[in-house]
Amino acid sequence: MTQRLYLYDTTLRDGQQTQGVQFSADEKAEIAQMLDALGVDYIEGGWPGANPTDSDFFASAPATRAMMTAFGMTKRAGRSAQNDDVLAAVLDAGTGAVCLVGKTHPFHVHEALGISLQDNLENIRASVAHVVAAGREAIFDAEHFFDGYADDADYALSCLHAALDAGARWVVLCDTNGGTLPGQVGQITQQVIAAGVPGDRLGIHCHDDTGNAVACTLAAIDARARQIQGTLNGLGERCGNASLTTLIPTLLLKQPYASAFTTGLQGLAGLTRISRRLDEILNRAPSRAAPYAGTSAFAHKAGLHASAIVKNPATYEHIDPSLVGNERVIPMSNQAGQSNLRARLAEAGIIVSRDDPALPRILDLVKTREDAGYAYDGAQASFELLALTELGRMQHFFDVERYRVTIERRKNALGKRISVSEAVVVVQIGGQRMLSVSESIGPEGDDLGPVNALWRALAKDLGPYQAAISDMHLTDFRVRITGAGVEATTRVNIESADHQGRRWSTVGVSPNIVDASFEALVEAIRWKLIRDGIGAA
Ligand SMILES: CC(=O)SCCNC(=O)CCNC(=O)[C@H](O)C(C)(C)COP(=O)(O)OP(=O)(O)OC[C@H]1O[C@@H](n2cnc3c(N)ncnc32)[C@H](O)[C@@H]1OP(=O)(O)O
Ligand SMILES: CC(=O)C(=O)O
Repeated sequence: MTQRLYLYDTTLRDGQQTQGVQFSADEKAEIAQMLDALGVDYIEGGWPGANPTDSDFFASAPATRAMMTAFGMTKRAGRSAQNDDVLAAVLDAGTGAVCLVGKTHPFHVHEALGISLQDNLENIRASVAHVVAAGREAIFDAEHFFDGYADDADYALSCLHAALDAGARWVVLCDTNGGTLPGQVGQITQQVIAAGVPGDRLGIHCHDDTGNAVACTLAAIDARARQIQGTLNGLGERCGNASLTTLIPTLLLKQPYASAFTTGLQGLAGLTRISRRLDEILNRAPSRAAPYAGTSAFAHKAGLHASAIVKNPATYEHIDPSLVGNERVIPMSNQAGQSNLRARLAEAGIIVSRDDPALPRILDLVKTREDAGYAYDGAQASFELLALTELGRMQHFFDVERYRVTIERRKNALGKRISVSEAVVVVQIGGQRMLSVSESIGPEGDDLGPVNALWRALAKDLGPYQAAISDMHLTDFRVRITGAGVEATTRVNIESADHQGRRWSTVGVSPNIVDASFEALVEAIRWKLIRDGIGAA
């Protein structure tokens, strides 16, 4: 018989405790809607009263099928639950569920709260009873539970019972410091159930400080915990929480979980999009190696892998990438063989017969250029240009006669120190010479740097090609120094996008960072002209 697992998302609360993460109320609302579409059961929206953003979010939280949950802490000692202002703000958010964190480890009761063990038990009991009396579903996050259990199992268990006896729907075992390993989590969860806490009222909340948060969560499920807490992309305090982006497909697609449990989850095929949208909101590059949703999760770089993949994808893929909305990538690199090459060319719509003599030349060229610092596995557009050139199919759009960039640091009229980058680019198009000059100044009057100035100068007047590149913009810029000492060189990757929703990556290499950037910029424009089917002037 299948059992119900409940998914509890804390991206908007613990996820917001990630260093460098600061959601706006509107962003929280968008993320809540994405989570709702995914079908989680609970959305922990934040801590109302702790900061204006969280209060604003709850004041106009979107209507969700998932249970909207406000987070807070148990009341402080020396006052009643009714008179605790922090608890009052949490209840005032009016959510259907309230999750309160409380201490369960004597060390923390003494050190952090400075109260007696008995007073802490009473704080848990009274706070949960207050939530229940207000007609809300009460959830108790048992902070430091695993460390507390190791230190004083009876006391840690008495905290859980205090919450359950006061009417908590769930008690959640938290590995707050993230140091517990999966075997211990499984064992302790079993012991908690044997001590009379029903598995269907037991949740798990793991942190990733040993890289085991997902494994610990699965161990708790194996031991019969039924509420799973985690965050999208594993956001969270310090090293993060158990990643729901990993757990959700594991629970839905892998055995024994897929057969043993039902969940409210739906829309698994939207998982990769949701994961990447979250990164976009956070202005972070998506983690390439993230399980299921990472850009490399189904990338087959090695020649042997690619050769088998084109025969049957199951040879090197644990699931079909489309199940999670991801896609297979067969990149070109110095690890590639003919199979990678043919697959990449076919994907780019470049039809080449198997015995075309250009194929080994392209492969050699990729390997030689990678030895010189290029990297084509993250720069598919540059790879396509290289292949078209070797195949004799590259169009000649324009020549860059010269360019110049200057950076001036000066004081403005108000005496404020500013820098201004200026670029001059001279190109030859169909026998015509065109000169463009551009400064790089952002909306606030700030300098956007020499590469931006170069891009603006290039994109300012490309004559017959101007219309084709007008919807193009740069979305990412990454610099790596490869080699060391006198051998050091700079690799620049540029990601571009257009209004047709296309994104493409190009690479440039030079000992000079501006030169490397310029090469990647020019390649980005050439790829766009080819993809738009623009003929050479
Ligand atoms: C394990 C977790 O991740 S739990 C989530 C933690 N999240 C956050 O802390 C983010 C939001 N927090 C905040 O904005 C603030 O800490 C607030 C508004 C909640 C409290 O702010 P302040 O009143 O200034 O207190 P401050 O943050 O300095 O200290 C926390 C206080 O809560 C007490 N406290 C901590 N946990 C609990 C608890 N479970 N029950 C009762 N009191 C608690 C501490 O002992 C401390 O009390 P003290 O001021 O008497 O020493
Ligand atoms: C509640 C929580 O976030 C923790 O104990 O880690």
